[in-house]
Amino acid sequence: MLAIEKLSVSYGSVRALTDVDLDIRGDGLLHGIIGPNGAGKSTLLDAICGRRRPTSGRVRYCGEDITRRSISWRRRQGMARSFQRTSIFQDLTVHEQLQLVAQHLGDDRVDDVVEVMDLGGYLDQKAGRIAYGVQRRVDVALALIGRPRLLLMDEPGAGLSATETLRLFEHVRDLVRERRIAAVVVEHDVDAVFACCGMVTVLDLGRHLATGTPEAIRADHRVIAAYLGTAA
Ligand SMILES: Nc1ncnc2c1ncn2[C@@H]1O[C@H](COP(=O)(O)OP(=O)(O)OP(=O)(O)O)[C@@H](O)[C@H]1O
Repeated sequence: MLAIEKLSVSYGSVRALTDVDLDIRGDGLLHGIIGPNGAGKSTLLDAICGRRRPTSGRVRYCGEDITRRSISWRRRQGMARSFQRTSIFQDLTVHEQLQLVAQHLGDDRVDDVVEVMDLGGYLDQKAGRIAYGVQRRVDVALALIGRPRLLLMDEPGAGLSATETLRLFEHVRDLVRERRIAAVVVEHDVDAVFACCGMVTVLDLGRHLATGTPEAIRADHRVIAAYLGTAA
């Protein structure tokens, strides 16, 4: 579904990613990206969704080289991204908010998203007044409208407790499995990643360190040394 080939990204003289190779399958498996601060995780999502042009290397999506394609082109081809900060409009109800995005994208199946993200009880509440954990679910729900084929999420658990993060990840894992889409999630909470992701990639200092099942990554000595420490 998605192939990253020898991808490098720089911000001026700062090298954020160097020669990263990565394959993401599109068959209902949640793919987690972890690594220390500054490892290049958000930059990788930016390069995939078109917010950041790579200095070299390629991004292939469904076999096509899309490295030079625009963000809106990628969105139309089924790529959606949610961000670290919540992007909801505080004064609209949850329903109004979902409806607004649905109209914009021409998707009339909002009920589906409401059900899978368990938002039925919040539809008439103003988005700014619901609990932060629910706001993050609304945020993921917004990215799901338009039925993306590839969902990119940047720290959906930011600001949530460990329990709330795990709950959110379980929702997303079920949805990704049910719809058999591809999904990449960047997250600092490694427990949620190991519990819910089928594959995990570790970045360190802008380089690809390892990709494998949660069990393999947990046992990988290079990952333990660079990131997980003895707590793994
Ligand atoms: N807009 C920018 N201008 C300059 N340098 C940047 C910019 N954005 C990121 N960087 C640098 O690029 C490197 C990778 O940053 P990135 O945000 O992708 O890492 P990250 O793994 O997502 O970090 P974190 O876990 O802290 O969010 C870091 O050294 C960072 O300081």
